[in-house]
Amino acid sequence: MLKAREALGIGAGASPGRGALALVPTMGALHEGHRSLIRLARERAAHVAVSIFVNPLQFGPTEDFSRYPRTFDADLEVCEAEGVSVVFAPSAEDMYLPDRQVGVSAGGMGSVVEGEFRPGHLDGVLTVVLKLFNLVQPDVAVFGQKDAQQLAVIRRMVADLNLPVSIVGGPTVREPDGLALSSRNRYLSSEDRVTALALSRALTAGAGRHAPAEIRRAALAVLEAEPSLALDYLVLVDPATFTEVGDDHTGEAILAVAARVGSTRLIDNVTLGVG
Ligand SMILES: Nc1ncnc2c1ncn2[C@@H]1O[C@H](COP(=O)(O)OP(=O)(O)OP(=O)(O)O)[C@@H](O)[C@H]1O
Ligand SMILES: CC(C)(CO)[C@@H](O)C(=O)[O-]
Ligand code: BAL
Repeated sequence: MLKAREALGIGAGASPGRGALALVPTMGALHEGHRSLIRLARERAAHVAVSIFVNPLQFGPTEDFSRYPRTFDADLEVCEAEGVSVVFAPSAEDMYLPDRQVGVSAGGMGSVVEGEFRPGHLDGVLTVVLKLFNLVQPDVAVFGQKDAQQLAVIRRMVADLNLPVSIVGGPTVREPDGLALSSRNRYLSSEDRVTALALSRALTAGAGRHAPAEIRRAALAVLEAEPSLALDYLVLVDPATFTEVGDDHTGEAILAVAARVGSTRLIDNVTLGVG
């Protein structure tokens, strides 16, 4: 990867305001959401690198690592069409030593909300993201707001560990009917897909209210009206720490939801002005 930097003529250090190299980390199965991040990256840097790596470390033992969609050839076409300079697609053996010992901890932020339902997931994300930063050495890295807690812990890692990279968050791209694009949407049957629409509908219902209790109530009513949906959580949290906000909270908050539709687990969120 460092050789690729040399081949592109990318020296050390970015020009002010615009990086030399932006990285968009992904797990592949690229869709319009990823494309929007690549375009954002191109606005921020002269060259864009996309990494494609389904990271075993962030999947729990009963999760979908083995069936996660892998569409490498189509992903390369997307990258080419979007003017990506480098695709970095390591194997698990390239990334992890068999006797790996050391990883990154997301601290308290790794055990709340998403971390409560996916123990160790955010530690696995931070470990691979730090490794990708070290391997690619980007000036800028772009992540989607759809994985809001992931974005928050990555920002926190960059601050806590003084990493020399600017983090940019990209807005969630949705289908016209509101469903947030996700690689996992391809697991959904047409019936499941209708059920899944309750997630974005619940967030929209919550976003129409002002007080925290009303926001939670309005969103929960939509989710409870959908019996085929198994709710993991619906929370209203501080965007930086992912701790639940109190009833007297004013200012920004994130309304986040995770639910299972059949065997597919989906997440979504919206940022709200509260109070
Ligand atoms: N709808 C979307 N809009 C904008 N960014 C997105 C969207 N979906 C995913 N991303 C972002 O793309 C990056 C790569 O995510 P990933 O490859 O896991 O895709 P995904 O669609 O989120 O897949 P998954 O099914 O695992 O949720 C992450 O930063 C993620 O937040
Ligand atoms: C950031 C990431 C590429 C790390 O594996 C992954 O969690 C994802 O695709 O959101
Ligand atoms: N987009 C987040 C990656 C995961 O669910 O593992």
